Amino acid sequence: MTSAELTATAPAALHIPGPATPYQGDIARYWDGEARPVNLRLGDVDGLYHHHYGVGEVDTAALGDTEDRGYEDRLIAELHRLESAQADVLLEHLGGIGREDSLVDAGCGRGGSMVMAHQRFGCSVEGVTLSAKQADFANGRAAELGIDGHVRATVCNMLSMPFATGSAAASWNNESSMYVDLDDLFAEHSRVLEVGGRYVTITGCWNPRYGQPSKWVSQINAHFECNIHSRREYLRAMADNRLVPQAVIDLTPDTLPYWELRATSSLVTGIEDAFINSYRDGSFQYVLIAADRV
Ligand SMILES: C[S@@+](CC[C@H](N)C(=O)[O-])C[C@H]1O[C@@H](n2cnc3c(N)ncnc32)[C@H](O)[C@@H]1O
Ligand SMILES: CC(C)=CCC/C(C)=C/COP(=O)(O)OP(=O)(O)O
Ligand SMILES: [Mg+2]
Repeated sequence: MTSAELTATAPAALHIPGPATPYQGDIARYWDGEARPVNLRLGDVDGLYHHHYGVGEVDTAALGDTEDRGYEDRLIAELHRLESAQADVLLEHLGGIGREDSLVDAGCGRGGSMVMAHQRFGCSVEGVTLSAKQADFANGRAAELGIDGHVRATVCNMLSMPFATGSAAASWNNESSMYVDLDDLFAEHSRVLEVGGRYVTITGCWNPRYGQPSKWVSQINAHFECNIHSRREYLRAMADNRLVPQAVIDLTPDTLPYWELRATSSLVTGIEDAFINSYRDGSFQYVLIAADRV
């Protein structure tokens, strides 16, 4: 189904209601007001603006010596390369997507992953975010790139998306599932996905083997006003909503180099130690889960 058809079958898209809950109002305000250099300066590298973290080994040769001229710019480019590599890992797990397919990015931020998905598959991508500023930004970038016929962000609650039942070949949450109840979220993905469609999430989750959320996990929750779920909650909520995991990948070792590098930069935000400590003590994990809608 094309993007135009999606909208045609979903007139609710034209009506944008206010936040469903006071909490969603808080989150909308949070992202409307967000302008951290660690996100904008990285996005400025090539025009892909992400609000997620990185994976992969640091390219020390490209980085060069800290004393060499231009080191800070190379550091920013390297952090950005690792963040785009993270989105590539997510997209790789969407499976075989065709040009005629429509995908859904739930919690799309400034739209970096949507642009990458369109560039990779030639497909249509519909994103939703609570933030009008983010949606405007994402739509502005799509227009600048001349792909606004294929990539579009809408201000909308991901728990009640304006897309027809069974209309999406694939959907995902890239670091956006810690803002919602997982049963409600997966019920909505399951509704929007066609049978046989693919769902992928990359997320941080607390590790049930640690016991309860550690102080570092609590610190991350407070920092972002979010509510990190446990790994067990993800798998249970998927099982309850016709989403059958095909891959569960622990990306924790792959994301640590990003954090260790970021902690040395001038763009630190103060949350770096919480991520590094919780990944190292095993209380927190960075995971990818890919599931089929059955
Ligand atoms: C950390 S950002 C991730 C953005 C994007 N996925 C990326 O990788 O760059 C979290 C996003 O989730 C969105 N979000 C949180 N709760 C939401 C909800 N209930 N409905 C829609 N979007 C939501 C926020 O507006 C924000 O865009
Ligand atoms: C893995 C977890 C728990 C993620 C929480 C969601 C979140 C805020 C992601 C990054 O956003 P960002 O790119 O705006 O954050 P920062 O400014 O720290 O780069
Ligand atoms: Mg960031």
